[in-house]
Amino acid sequence: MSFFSRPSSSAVKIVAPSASHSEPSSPKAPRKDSTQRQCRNILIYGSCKFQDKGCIYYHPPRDSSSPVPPDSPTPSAALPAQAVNAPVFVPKNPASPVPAPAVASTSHVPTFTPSAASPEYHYDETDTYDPQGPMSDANVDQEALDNLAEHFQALDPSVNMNPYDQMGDMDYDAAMDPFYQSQSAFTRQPLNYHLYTHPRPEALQQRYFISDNVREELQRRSEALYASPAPGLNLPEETQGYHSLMPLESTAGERRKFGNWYSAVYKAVNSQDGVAYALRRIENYRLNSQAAFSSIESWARIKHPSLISVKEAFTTRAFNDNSLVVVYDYHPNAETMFEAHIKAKAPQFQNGRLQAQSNRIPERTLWSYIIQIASAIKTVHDAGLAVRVVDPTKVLVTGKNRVRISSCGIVDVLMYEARQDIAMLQQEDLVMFGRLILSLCCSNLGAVNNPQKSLENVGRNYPQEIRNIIVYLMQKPNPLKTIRQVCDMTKSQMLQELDESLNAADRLEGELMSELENGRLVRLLCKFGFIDERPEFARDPRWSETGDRYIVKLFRDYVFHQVDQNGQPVVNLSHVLTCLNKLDAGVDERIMLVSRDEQSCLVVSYREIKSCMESAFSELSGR
Ligand SMILES: Nc1ncnc2c1ncn2[C@@H]1O[C@H](COP(=O)(O)OP(=O)(O)OP(=O)(O)O)[C@@H](O)[C@H]1O
Repeated sequence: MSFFSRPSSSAVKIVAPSASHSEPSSPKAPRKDSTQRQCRNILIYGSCKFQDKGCIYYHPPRDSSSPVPPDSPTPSAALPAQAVNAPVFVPKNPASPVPAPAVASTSHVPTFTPSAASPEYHYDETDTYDPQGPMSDANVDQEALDNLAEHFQALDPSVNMNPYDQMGDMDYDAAMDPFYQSQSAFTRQPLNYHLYTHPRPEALQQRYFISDNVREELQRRSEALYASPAPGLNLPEETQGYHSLMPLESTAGERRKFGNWYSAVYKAVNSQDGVAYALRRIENYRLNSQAAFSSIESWARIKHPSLISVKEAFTTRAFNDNSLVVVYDYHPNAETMFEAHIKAKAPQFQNGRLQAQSNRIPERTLWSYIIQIASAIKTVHDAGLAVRVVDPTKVLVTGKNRVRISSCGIVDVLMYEARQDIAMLQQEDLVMFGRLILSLCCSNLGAVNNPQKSLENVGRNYPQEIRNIIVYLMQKPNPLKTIRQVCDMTKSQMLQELDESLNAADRLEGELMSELENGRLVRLLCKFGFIDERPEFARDPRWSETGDRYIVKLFRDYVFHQVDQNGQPVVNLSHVLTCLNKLDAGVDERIMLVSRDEQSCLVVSYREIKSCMESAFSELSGR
């Protein structure tokens, strides 16, 4: 049977789900008299608004303290699997106090009602599975079947055979039996926010996921984040609560000094918060005064998007020497500006020829770098500190056009005893900043050794404003030379920078939109995986082809294992996402689930399936 086609017969056989491992069928249980059964509206809401309008269930006297009739089983909020067969009383016409004849004569047949009725659709634990229950063949007379079949044909929202149906697009009133259209109480509900994804045409289905280049970039970062160190590095297992140390640079070969010291950078995981950090270690450093760490506290308070945040500093002997370690935020896959823009790149094949790679930075990128670094320096100077290292090897490129100054605070500790004037140090920052821009413009660290020639070079490739900024920054220190002035000199570019960063944020939001569904849908899929067809419970009649699990299994087939009219598998992601969204939202829309042997079918709402899934999952996790 194709799920996409309507039932070929107007009469749909409704039988209990076949249970491959079920026990031999028990003798027929006596039918329950619906008039003796407790009205669930009383149980849930304390009253039934249809009590005087023809509701056929038991209503205790209004002043009765106990709403449960003496012969009623104890009610409970739990939803048993067989509850999907439980009848609901909803008057077909509120104007008429007498139930419609079909309902009156077949009180055990559930009425297929629009979702407005479903808030009052409820179950109690006492609903035991009854093979002769209200949905069984024996209890369903022909009139009821005809009635049911009419509903299948008329109620598209209730029996959704079409995966392209969307909640937002459904015209309930038009699709429903005209009988319901007169019900003024039936109001259209706003779209449930859980259903925000509308199915897309198949050709655009990849838009459910972020674009490949963003994914690739994030994937590489994640890989770097979780990379583990090669064995035999002879690094400490742990130091001051940081473990899994992994060097971020090669320590073999010739090493440059950080001032007078050798340094090394490691990625390490903090055992308290499980987050990876970058540890910069200064080798063979002897701390003379604890007060040297005072500036680290000031640095830890400064937060700026273009500064790598400082977390803490400590000394350790874990590396078999006296080491100073300053801990920074870790930015996976970061490159130094030197590596990204100055270091000569290997030639690449282009148009069949090996060609040298240009390191020239586009003007727009350069402006972006200047604005970001100027803004970071301004924040530091405003806090009464100096950066002290504005160098192509200490400014990191952490993403597309994103730069951050690293190694903040470390020189303050190392040079604590020198106690230099902060205004002087800030002037030095500006000179270092000028040199950095000059090196970037010329793609050459040595450019600062011949500023005159290098500036001519800058004038040829970049606008006069950039040249002016470099000249201003590199001139002799004077009290009027401030980072604020530099910011003023960049203001013609600030608006464009702002626009571009807003565009970038919008683009990323757009990417996020396409991933929005995935987190919760993965959780749902995990639950399916946990529940369906557990081999260890295969012989447990409560955990096999019956009850809640059976419904979950049939739903899984409905979502994933549909076939078209020719028996070919239907692989339709839109259908899957729509169904899972509706399941997650627990909407009242009903669908027909058909057993694999096509001998049984159940009409259940997403709300009921959700409830079955929740109870099966909580039972499983509570075992
Ligand atoms: N906070 C950080 N997050 C991620 N990676 C970092 C961080 N700090 C430094 N790195 C990386 O560690 C590596 C080494 O950094 P370092 O500052 O020592 O650069 P370097 O070019 O080796 O400079 P030097 O020659 O002065 O040692 C660089 O590749 C850099 O990208």
